[in-house]
Amino acid sequence: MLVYGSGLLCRALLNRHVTKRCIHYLKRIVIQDKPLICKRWLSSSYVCLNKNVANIDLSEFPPENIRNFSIIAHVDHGKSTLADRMLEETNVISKSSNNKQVLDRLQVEKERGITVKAQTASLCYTYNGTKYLLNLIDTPGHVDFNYEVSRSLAACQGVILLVDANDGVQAQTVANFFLAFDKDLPMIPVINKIDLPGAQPDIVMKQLNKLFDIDPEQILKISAKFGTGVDDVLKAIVDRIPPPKAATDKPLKCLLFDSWYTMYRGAVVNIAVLDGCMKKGDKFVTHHNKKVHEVQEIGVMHPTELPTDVLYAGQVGYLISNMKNIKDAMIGDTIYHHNKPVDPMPGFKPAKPMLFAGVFPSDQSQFSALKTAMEKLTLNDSSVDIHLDSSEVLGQGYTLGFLGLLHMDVFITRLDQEFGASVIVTAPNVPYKVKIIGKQNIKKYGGDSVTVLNPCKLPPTSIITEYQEPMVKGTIISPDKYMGEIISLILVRVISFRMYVYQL
Ligand SMILES: Nc1nc2c(ncn2[C@@H]2O[C@H](COP(=O)(O)OP(=O)(O)OP(=O)(O)O)[C@@H](O)[C@H]2O)c(=O)[nH]1
Repeated sequence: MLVYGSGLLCRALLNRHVTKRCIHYLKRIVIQDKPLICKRWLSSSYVCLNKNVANIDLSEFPPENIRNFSIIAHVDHGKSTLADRMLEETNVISKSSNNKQVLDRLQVEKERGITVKAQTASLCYTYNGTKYLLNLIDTPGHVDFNYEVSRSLAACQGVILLVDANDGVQAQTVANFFLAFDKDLPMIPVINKIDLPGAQPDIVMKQLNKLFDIDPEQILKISAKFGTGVDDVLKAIVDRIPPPKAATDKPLKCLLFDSWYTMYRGAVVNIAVLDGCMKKGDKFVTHHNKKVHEVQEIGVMHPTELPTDVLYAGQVGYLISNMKNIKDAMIGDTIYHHNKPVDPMPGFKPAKPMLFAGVFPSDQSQFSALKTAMEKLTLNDSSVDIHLDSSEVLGQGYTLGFLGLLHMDVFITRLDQEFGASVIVTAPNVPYKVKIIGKQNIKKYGGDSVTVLNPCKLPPTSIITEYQEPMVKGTIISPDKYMGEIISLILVRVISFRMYVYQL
């Protein structure tokens, strides 16, 4: 068991002094007995870190030498692979065939080969004799995890828009382009996988030009798999993405943009320092509940936690404090120094759940364990909407709102893999709205329109005058050869068809 003497090993692992022997030892411990350390960390440890990584002196990087950016793209267009090559090019990890999707740390990400959590990493890059600190955020591509992308963009001043040379522009390319466009973020368009035999970079360039008005001369062509053109991407980040507008001499103002729970150190939060500087030992306040905490550890992700004892204006990193209650780490919150309040950031728009399902412990005696697991996991996935629920058959549990079926599946898998919570999940359904009549009924249900998340909670049909189901306003972008079939599908499935635009 992870008891005798292994605390040291575990601390070493968490503090990033990872050696192969250490990982093997931990693997052995976990295989022989029940896994006592979070699997999240084990799966993140099979990375060939560069043995010669020196400590980073963050005072070398004033805001003008910092670039904060995200990689955004459709599913499988190569975001995590490009992140791997950037980590290699900047000597954060050694060049090794073992380094595949290094920033995909969760067990569920490794097993399914998809990114579900945005991850940050800080890289030092020297260009034209100047040292730059590049803070990269690798984002998920699947629509169900789009909330991760929108949150990540709040900590960036620019993005890399990656498109597969074979598949071309896809649905999430368009969605993510508009997310970045709405935030006015400069974009570096990059066509990836040019090594594939079916690659058609010229056609993809035309698509990018036609759909997004991107100048073909701005587009870079790379193979993230083989590293071709990756250095040009690093140079473009420095040249085309502006530095953060941050001032070290102003009072501290940080954006808390992500958080997760670790068994030994509690809540770990990702912060972007917008102004001022935050040091180990500083007392700070979380704006939403005005609680005071003390910084116990602070540093950058490199690609795991590397303590630096300080973060300066414009930098992005992590922070560990004495947050006892994990709800203290609210995503989108503003952090400032104790007794030096600043105007808070607007925060993040809450995610809109698309479907709901009941989640109950398989054994009712495990409800409080499920409650704790749920609190810890929702710290890392704030897009889940939680409502306490009870059922005559299944007992106490929750109705959870998810962004899609894959999101639901991944969340339930993570409950099991990361917290050992075994649950029964009811069939997912979409929320309905019903209009009801009768003064007393309206008083009882708190209004004449009731949102029904669970069919068992439907008011009596005798008082319902109208049922409303969710609808979306959608746009379909497609090559004209598919238009006939799309229109017949629309006529079968969709109520109203607004407009048809043909572009050359
Ligand atoms: N041939 C070729 N394959 C690539 C290249 N870049 C990525 N791939 C492959 O494409 C697949 C998807 O790559 P990922 O890096 O996981 O893609 P992603 O965009 O991060 O995926 P999600 O985060 O799940 O959306 C993997 O099998 C990669 O090996 C490339 O330049 N050439």
